[in-house]
Amino acid sequence: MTNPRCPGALPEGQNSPQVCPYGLYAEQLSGSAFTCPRPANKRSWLYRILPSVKHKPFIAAPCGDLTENWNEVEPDPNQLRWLPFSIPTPTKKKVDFATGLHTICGAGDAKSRNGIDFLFTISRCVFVSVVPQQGEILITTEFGKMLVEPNEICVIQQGMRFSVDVFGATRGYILEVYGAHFELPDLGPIGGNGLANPRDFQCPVAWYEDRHVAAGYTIINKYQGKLFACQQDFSPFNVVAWHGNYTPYKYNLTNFMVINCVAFDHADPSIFTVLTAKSTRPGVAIADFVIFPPRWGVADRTFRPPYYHRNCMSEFMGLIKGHYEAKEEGFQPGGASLHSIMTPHGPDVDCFEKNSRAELKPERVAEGTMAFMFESSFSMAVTKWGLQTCQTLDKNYYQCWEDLCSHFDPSWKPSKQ
Ligand SMILES: O=C(O)Cc1cc(O)ccc1O
Ligand SMILES: [Fe+2]
Repeated sequence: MTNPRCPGALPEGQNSPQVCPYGLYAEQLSGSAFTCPRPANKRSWLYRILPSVKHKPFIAAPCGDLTENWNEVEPDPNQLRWLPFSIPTPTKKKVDFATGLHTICGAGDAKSRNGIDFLFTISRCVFVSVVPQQGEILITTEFGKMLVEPNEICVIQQGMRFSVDVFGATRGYILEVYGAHFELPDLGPIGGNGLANPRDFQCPVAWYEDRHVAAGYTIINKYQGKLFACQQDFSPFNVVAWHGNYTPYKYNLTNFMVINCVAFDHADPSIFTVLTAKSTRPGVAIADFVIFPPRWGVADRTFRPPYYHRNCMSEFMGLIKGHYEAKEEGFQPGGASLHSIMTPHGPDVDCFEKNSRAELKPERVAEGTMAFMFESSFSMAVTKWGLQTCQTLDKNYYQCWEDLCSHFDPSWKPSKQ
């Protein structure tokens, strides 16, 4: 990708010419070990006005509500639900992207590069998958710019420098994975097409600014779970051309080709996987990003909403817009829920009663809505911010199942049909 203002900026036929076109510096960004097998090998070459090595030393920066301390509070195996996380009022305080980050839960260890965390960001004015819920965000990266609107997602990979502009009250969810990259799930018998198709992923075109400011630019780096800041006197967005397969990207969730049951029974939600970050255990994800898009519900003689279950994976859910079919009330856009490993969960009492009796015609499901799930094989620790400080934990969540009553009838006989 070359910025159109500098034709020929990308060296032809080699990566490291003795002198690069336009007097640029060549810098490689490696997203995988040099020796990774070819399909997993990720790297890009950036041709920039000054290399990123030119900076003043990093010093520790305040982490705010960002943490990788998973022992702040005692474990809590209950079903957890959060009402929408509040956005600060403009008169009170303006919060930028970095200070608006709040860790809700996570597990693992940044040093051994095996772990995960779920963040919530709230703004006015990091190896992450960003799901904006309210307000579009303009992400400037070393690779170029991406405007990401609610119902779109973007992935910014390890080490990529970026800044975020917001245009008013803005809120969204972030999933950070240490030590693995998101990829499209294998399709197995589905074949060559379906779910999220590669052609719908978009990456930026090179964009640069040749700006020098004595007062300096601050680069914030998340390193071993803590924030560090350094100063430099030139814009980090100074890449005139780049090439490679290690890039940020975005995806519009409306492009997801939904596959579902057309006969009977409820398919597992893995059919709705947009992206997966695989662990080394076959078929087991560090994290899957799963959506519940608008679709047709046609299954015969079936309880159509999600089933009651207990799972060996953790399920963190968020809502971008509308409502979620298993809980028409209580689970609101900008809120969240966490059903931890083996924590029982499922439809609330209204959903169960209504759908046990409903006439099963073909009908649109989840029209105008978009719920999603971060599903992980890690057992999640909830932070102090998530359990206490945020003040939106819904203490009454368990009550949505309280009125489930027994329908057991020992004299029941199969109906003759
Ligand atoms: O718990 C949830 O609401 C998510 C979910 C949805 C579904 O359709 C089947 C299983 C499942 O965990
Ligand atoms: Fe579930």
